[in-house]
Amino acid sequence: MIEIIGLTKRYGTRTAVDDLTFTVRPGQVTGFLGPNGAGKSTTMRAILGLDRPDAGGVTVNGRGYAGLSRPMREVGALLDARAVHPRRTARNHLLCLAQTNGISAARVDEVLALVGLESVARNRAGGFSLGMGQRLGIAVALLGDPKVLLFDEPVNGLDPEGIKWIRELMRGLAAEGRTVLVSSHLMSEMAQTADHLIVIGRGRLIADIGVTEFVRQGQNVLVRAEGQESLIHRLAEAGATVTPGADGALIVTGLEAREIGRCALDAGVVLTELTPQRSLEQAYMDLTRDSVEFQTSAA
Ligand SMILES: Nc1ncnc2c1ncn2[C@@H]1O[C@H](COP(=O)(O)OP(=O)(O)OP(=O)(O)O)[C@@H](O)[C@H]1O
Repeated sequence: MIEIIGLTKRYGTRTAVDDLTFTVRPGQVTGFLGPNGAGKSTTMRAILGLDRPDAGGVTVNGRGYAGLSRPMREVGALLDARAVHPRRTARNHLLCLAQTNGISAARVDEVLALVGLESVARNRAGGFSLGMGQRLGIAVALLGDPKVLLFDEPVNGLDPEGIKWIRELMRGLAAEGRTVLVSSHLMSEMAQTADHLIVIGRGRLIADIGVTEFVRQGQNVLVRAEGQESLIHRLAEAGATVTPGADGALIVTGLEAREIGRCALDAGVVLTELTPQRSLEQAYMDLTRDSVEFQTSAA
C-alpha cells in the first residue's frame, strides 16, 4: 500500500506536485495518468525518497522510504531503463545490485528468466534494444521480490509483443497481491491494463476512479429509436442519464452501447441508431484539457 498525503514539491518557483493525496492499494494495477509535465515522475521519485517534498509526505506499507530497512525488498521501481552501465553485462548489473542489497545470486538468475533475458544475460547492456533495456529495468525492480512496484511509462517505445508482455506481467504481479502503480499518458493503454486510475494534471488530483466506472462515465452514446418514451424509462431504470440531442436524438451516458441495445430489447423498442460518441482517449483528454502544458492550437 502506498499512501500519499498532501504531497507538494516545488522546483524553484514551479510547483510540480500540488497538495496531492491518494492511496494505491494492493491486489490491483493502479494506472497513474496525466499529460506531459503533470507531475507523475516527481510523485514517483517522492515515493522512492529521491525527491524531498516541500510539504506532505508518502508512506510505503506504513513507513517513509528512509525508514525502510531493506528498500529493494519492499519497493521495486522502473524509473529510467537507460540507467545502466553500458559496458556491464545484464547479469553483472543485477549481481552488483544484489550484492549491495543482500540478495542471492540465485535470485539474479531467477529474475533473468522471469523477464526472458537468460540468453543475453552475458551480453553488454550497452548493446541492448529498447525492449531488452526495459526488461532489464524490470528485472532490477523485481530483484528484491518487493510487495510494492512502480513502473514509470514502461511501454514507451515497445513493440506490440513487448507491450502485451508488460501488461500481463503487471496483471500477474497484482494478482499475487502486490501493489502496482504504473504511469502512462495513454488512456487507451491504461484501460486495458489497470483496475483503478489516478489522473493528475498540473500536479493536482483530477480523478481517483475505477476503470469500469471511468469507461461508463466517459462514453456518451447517441441513440435514435421508435417509441422513445418507454426506452427513456427503461434506460433510467438501468442507471443511465438521458439528455435530448439534436433532431430528436437521445444522448445516453452511463451505459455502453451493448447495454443500451439490451434495454431497447427489454422495452420492445426498435433502435434506428446507436452510435458511441466519444472514445476513451477523448474522455480522458476532456478531463485533462485544462491541465495540458503545451497545447497546439486548432487549425
Ligand atoms: N529537476 C527538476 N527541476 C526543475 N523542474 C522540474 C524538475 N523535474 C520536474 N520538473 C518540472 O516539474 C513538472 C512535473 O514534471 P514531471 O516530470 O514530474 O511530470 P510527468 O508527469 O512525469 O511528465 P512526463 O509525462 O512528461 O514525464 C514539469 O513542469 C517539469 O518541468
